[in-house]
Amino acid sequence: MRLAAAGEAAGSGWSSADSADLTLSGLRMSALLRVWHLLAVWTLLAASSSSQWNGLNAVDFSERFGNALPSLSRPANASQIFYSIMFDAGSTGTRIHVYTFIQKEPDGLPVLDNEMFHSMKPGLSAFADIPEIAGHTVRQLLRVAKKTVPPVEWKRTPVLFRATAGLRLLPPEKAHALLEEVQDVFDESPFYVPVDSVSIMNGTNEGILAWVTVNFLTGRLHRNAQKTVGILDLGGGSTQITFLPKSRKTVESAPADYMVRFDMFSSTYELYTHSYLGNGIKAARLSALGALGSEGLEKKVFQSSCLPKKYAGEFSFGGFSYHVSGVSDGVTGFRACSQELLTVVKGIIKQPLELKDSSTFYAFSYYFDHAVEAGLIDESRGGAVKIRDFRKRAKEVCNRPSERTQLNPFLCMDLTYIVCLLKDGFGFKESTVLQLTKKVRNVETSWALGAAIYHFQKFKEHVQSNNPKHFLSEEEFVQLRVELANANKPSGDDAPGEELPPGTEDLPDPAKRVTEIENMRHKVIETRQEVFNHNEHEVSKRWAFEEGIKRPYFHVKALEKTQLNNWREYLDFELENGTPERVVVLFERCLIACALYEEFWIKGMACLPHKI
Ligand SMILES: O=c1ccn([C@@H]2O[C@H](COP(=O)(O)OP(=O)(O)O)[C@@H](O)[C@H]2O)c(=O)[nH]1
Repeated sequence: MRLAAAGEAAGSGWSSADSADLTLSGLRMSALLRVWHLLAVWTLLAASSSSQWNGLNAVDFSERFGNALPSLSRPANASQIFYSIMFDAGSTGTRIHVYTFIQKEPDGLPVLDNEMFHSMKPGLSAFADIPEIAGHTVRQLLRVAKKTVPPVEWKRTPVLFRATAGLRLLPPEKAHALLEEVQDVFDESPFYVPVDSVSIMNGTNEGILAWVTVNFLTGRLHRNAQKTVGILDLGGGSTQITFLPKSRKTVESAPADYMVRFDMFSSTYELYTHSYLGNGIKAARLSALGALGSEGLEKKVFQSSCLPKKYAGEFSFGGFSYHVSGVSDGVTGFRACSQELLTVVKGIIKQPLELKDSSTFYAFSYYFDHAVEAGLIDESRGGAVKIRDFRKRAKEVCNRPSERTQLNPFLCMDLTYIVCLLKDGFGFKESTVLQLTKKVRNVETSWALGAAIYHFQKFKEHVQSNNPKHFLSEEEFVQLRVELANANKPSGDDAPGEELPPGTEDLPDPAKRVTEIENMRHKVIETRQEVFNHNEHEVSKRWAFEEGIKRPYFHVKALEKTQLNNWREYLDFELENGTPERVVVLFERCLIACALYEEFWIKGMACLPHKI
């Protein structure tokens, strides 16, 4: 379905399109395993296609993850390990994710074996005037990939780079210089570098794909699922809000470019989504300090009533350093600080009509980090926090400076900004509960997974709109031709040998050529769909067990009886139905959560004597 989508609130000059297709149809799987599966399928698909990915016409999912299609040179039935590398270049840091998957059988359930994650600070925009350093950062991070991916796999492992607000905020020529530097580093790397592998991601896509990630991971995108949840993402440079409005009034009153319609898992969603560039938490600090766009920074000191009266220090963002201080003879505290921060949200952040009702929102990135810092949630577990909890804590921190304030003099300002953004900006009620989370089922909540899911659907469209020669390797093309020719062979007429296709050149008869292309497309999609359906089926059998796991990490506190029962039943199910690999993985997971329960160790030793 064609989407009408928005660009950034301010100047996403790098977005190459402003409408998109995002269609994932007819697929039901559970969240975690779906993730594993989809990421693996992504890599599986990648491993079986060549690098051409033309014909994308859409929202600017022209991030074109579909370009990540290296060619395959392995026997189809061999046990395979695949890798894929994703760079997330944010305004406050650059991160690399290296995913490792195991695909035992071509139609079996692939398993995410490992995610290697590494990050470096500051973000690349800090090197706007020295792009070589940006190249150096990426080169350093690529070392992680080189250590993780065995050399023999390098040339078929795709490497992708997507930048967010940090580069969106730069003048285009500076951002372009950074991208070129990254491209050079990629080109000289031993990995597979698809076309368009380096680009700036459109803010709207960032919001939508993060929404896809969270709803996917929490099992809300399949048919008959519970209602979806909204997402709130607070980066350094930009902030995103995405949710599915329940009321028609919300849709009708929203600015047209804030609404995006798309199909996924046989459902059509009409999402409210927007990315506010310049309203990330670091950019908001600059606005509140009146430092945005200032020149002659070395001679200026920016004051704020959000900072402790006697504080004087420096703050860096986007490659600039700012001298800042408290107002030694002025008013401080929450009320005064709020007045400063309200100017950053009032008249800029729009209020969707229905947020005053009870909608569930997952909040992550700096919402999460600052809630941890303020002592509102535990870092390993996250948790539910009301808007009024943020307000209460912000008041305490601003009005009664403590040790915490000494450690981070900006805590008052940051918490107050969060309160202003949520309450006065988006218009949430004081009683609204946010689910603060960094990972869902051990998978990072960010746009990256949504992008991988999206890729799967785009694969189908790509196959439909391109000649098979452009998405199959020469070897695969010839092999598929032989298969199809043999399947369609008329009995007896042709001389032996003549029915074999001659190779990769086109068939002389145009009618036959068209039929062959259609058959090939059908076959390619069918093969993947079979894998997908099979995995979906396997996953659906396990979904209830996965839902039942409430505490996947170790804790000295006793586990509830229902939790222990769930682990027992899940293990029994997997022992009876699963592959040896799945059994091992499940025991490993179980023994983390149930480390204090000897029955699981004994069971593990009985079932897997040489693994435990
Ligand atoms: O994989 C990731 C990527 C980002 N973040 C968090 O997101 C925030 C910053 O996002 P970013 O620098 O990407 O800001 P943006 O460029 O989106 O404004 C910080 O709290 C990070 O810890 C995270 O938790 N996991």
